[in-house]
Amino acid sequence: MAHNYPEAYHPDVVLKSPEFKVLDPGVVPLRDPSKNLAAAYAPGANLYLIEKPVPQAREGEVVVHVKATGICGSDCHFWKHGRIGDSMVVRDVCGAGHESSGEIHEVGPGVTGLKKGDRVAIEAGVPCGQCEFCRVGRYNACPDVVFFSTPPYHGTLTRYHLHPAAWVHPIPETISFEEGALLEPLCVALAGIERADLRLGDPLLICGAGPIGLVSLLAAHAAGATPIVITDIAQSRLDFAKKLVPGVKTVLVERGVEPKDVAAKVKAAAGLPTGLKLALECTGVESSVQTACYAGRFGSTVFIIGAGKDFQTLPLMHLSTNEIDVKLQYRYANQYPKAIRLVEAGLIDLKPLVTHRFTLENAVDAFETAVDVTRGAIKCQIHD
Ligand SMILES: NC(=O)c1ccc[n+]([C@@H]2O[C@H](COP(=O)([O-])OP(=O)(O)OC[C@H]3O[C@@H](n4cnc5c(N)ncnc54)[C@H](O)[C@@H]3O)[C@@H](O)[C@H]2O)c1
Ligand SMILES: OC[C@H](O)C(O)[C@@H](O)CO
Ligand SMILES: [Zn+2]
Ligand SMILES: [Zn+2]
Repeated sequence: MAHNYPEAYHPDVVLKSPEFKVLDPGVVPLRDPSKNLAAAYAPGANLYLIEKPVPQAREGEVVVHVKATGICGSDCHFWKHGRIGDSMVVRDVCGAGHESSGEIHEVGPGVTGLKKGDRVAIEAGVPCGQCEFCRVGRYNACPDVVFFSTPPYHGTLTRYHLHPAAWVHPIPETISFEEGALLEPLCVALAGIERADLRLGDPLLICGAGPIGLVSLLAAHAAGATPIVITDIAQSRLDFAKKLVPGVKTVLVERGVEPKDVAAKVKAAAGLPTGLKLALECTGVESSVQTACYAGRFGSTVFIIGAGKDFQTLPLMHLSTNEIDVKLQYRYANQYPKAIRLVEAGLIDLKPLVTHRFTLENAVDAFETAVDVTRGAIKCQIHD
């Protein structure tokens, strides 16, 4: 591995075997809330909260006192199922969190441009910087990336987090720690909009009004997409989308309605019988991906951000006879500076997305809330 993280940050390589040791499903009781706490978890088990010593900043590193961490659907997925693709939870790991911001607690030797007390957003994916992908700037493809919270790497849901100084981004006083943590999902959306080549005035469909769909809505609205249609299976989420961007058109996806018929509703809502220019698919659900395929006009693009089943069925001949391009995304690269500029300029207001707030000491409740749709959370954040 190209990184020399101390053992506490760089545990054993994840075993690739399909079996993984089911760890003791007990919850390690909190011992000393004043110490550096980290949330660890295991497949299908409860959240573990264990103490970690406050790390020391080494050459080129900073220690961040983490002030806000958002819970992502992927964190919940690792917590409940213990794996995403080949990444598996095989041992106690302080695993959650990759949406974090905080304050510089300590600056290591050789670090310039940062000092104790500076406010920063943490870019959770730390690439090697040497491989062919890093050299061309497409570092989200780095095979050696340390993406904090993707096993085997600990997450940023902790009180003090050790990070390379090159991968924290200063945020101004005008950007709160809550917004700083939300920059991460915004980077996902910005990377999608950039690679999907969204243009001013493009008619756009967004599938799914979860946090990713909603930041995509905010970003696409700021980019001048119109009309925008957003779908979801939960009316409450569509109502939330309407509050964020009142002009958005919403389509409720009802059980048993065929993707083609949902697409017809999308086109009608947009007032565009021939279809829309772009779909940002933010659910990963097969039927929703199919809807995105049918909602586009000749020459449109389906851009899939959502993560779902490994194998899915798409209407290939429909795509073929309509020259519809399908593109997919894996994380992001080079998006944080742009995200900070957009939020600082007031072009994107992330604040309404945080609906539930917790402390590290009740991090378990945060996860329980994030996975329980009846509690109406959009983004749960854990603050310190
Ligand atoms: N590509 C990437 O790098 C990347 C990064 C972050 C998240 N993701 C993925 O993006 C997806 C969205 O993330 P999120 O945090 O918003 O998840 P989420 O689960 O909070 O939101 C998904 C939304 O889709 C809705 N939905 C479910 N089935 C639907 C259907 N058939 N039609 C319309 N809406 C439907 C749900 O009600 C929910 O509101 C997830 O799959 C996540 O893993 C991908
Ligand atoms: O926001 C980043 C995504 O949630 C992660 O890449 C996840 O999908 C795997 O760790
Ligand atoms: Zn995420
Ligand atoms: Zn690399």
